[in-house]
Amino acid sequence: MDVIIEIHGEKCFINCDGKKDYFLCGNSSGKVCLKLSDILAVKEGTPSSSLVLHYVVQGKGNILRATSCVITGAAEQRLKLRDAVDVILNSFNRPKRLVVFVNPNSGHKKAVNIYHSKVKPLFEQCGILLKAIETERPGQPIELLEVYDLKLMDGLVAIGGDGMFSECMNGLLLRLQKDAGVDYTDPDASLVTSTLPIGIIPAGSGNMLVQHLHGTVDVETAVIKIILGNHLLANAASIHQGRALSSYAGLVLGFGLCGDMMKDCEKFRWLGPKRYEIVPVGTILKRKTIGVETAFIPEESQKIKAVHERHRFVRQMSLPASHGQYGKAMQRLKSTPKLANDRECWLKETGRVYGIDSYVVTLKEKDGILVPHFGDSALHVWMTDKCRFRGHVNQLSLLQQLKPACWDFKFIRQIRCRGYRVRLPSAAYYLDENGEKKLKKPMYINCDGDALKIIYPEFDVRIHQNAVSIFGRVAGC
Ligand SMILES: Nc1ncnc2c1ncn2[C@@H]1O[C@H](COP(=O)(O)OP(=O)(O)OP(=O)(O)O)[C@@H](O)[C@H]1O
Repeated sequence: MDVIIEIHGEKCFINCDGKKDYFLCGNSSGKVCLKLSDILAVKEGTPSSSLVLHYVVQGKGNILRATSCVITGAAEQRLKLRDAVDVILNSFNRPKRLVVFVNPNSGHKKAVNIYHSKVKPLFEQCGILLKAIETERPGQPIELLEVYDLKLMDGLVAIGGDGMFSECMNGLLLRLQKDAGVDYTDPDASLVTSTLPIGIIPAGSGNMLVQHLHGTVDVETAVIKIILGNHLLANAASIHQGRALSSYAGLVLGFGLCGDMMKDCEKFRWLGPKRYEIVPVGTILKRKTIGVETAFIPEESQKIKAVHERHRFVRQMSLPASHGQYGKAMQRLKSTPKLANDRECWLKETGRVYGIDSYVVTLKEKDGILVPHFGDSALHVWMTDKCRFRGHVNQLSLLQQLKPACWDFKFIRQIRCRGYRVRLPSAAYYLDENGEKKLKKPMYINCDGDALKIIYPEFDVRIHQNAVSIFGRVAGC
């Protein structure tokens, strides 16, 4: 079916029979292809004898831009085109209703302004209904999601930083576990996982997750990715202490030095994003080792290698995913590793370390640089042993620059695992009124950019593969 219309005054034939995945527009200066999947919306123009076609164009690098063209022509032709576009857009699985959590305190405190100036207009142009909630305090998304009617929603959006995404993810995962009666206080429980996607629009200080997802922290690109509706499955890691769940992390868990850095950065929040450049220098200057006993759940039970050299990489067993239904928002994932109970298989390591860091979104080498890998079958964990100050700074700066050589140091021990337990045998503790051991001085974990308190002398981390769905696609995919 060809529709004859005019685009910016030039006569065009638009092929829009929906059988191809593009619009072929022909005019006197040649043919133009517009991918159907790049169309955002078609609207009545002003005057009403025209239509406006909104679509996505690729900018420099990984940036996307929304642009439009005015279409004129006979009313009958315009109607045909509009109907064709509507049919095409309805055939895509794009979100129509979103809950948006806006953190006014993120980064440069511009999230509310970003919402009104860039996010809302673009979503509304594409006919997406929004329920916007400006948060008033930490933890509010978790409280609200506990009771929110999720059946009416096609996704959640966090406007803020990594911490804000993490709160939405925690809220959603906790809600699903509570509704399904999962004992989420058990580190080895099978989690009900979410198919309700979460989007993130960068307004925070670090914005690492958005950078991983889109290869840019451009706001308009992040909004467009949500409108287009593609999503990927990503892992979550749980952290338990004192027989309770402390948090889920979607990005990173850094115990020891990284936790202290985050704790120190929190004290200087008034510095805004600059705090991440200045404060860690002070933290690393006062670095100290911690005595740990660790036990890692290997990636594959049968393939544990007794590798005794310091550079080791133990592989992980993949998690079988199965499907059940819980409303629209969830599927069942049998994430309980049988191995978790088979303590014989756990790989034990002891020593004094500056930190134990885990990447939930793992990094893999591609063309000389580390690139993010969502939904990996294992956690990538590394422990930093006692080392010279210079070497340590060198290693951390290579990591910051995403250089693959960042782990090639004698003082780094790497492990791929499904989870691990950390004991702090030399930390001073007291017995509380229930006879439980508690640390006299709390320690900290960098949990997705927030400082999470460790108050027990033992904690557990587990991976939950493909536990969450995130709007967007990794840059270049
Ligand atoms: N209204 C609020 N006032 C104070 N804190 C809030 C509010 N709403 C949310 N928070 C808390 O702020 C924390 C940090 O927010 P967020 O991650 O959005 O920004 P950021 O720390 O500047 O960025 P990044 O995490 O990327 O470094 C969240 O984990 C959340 O607990």
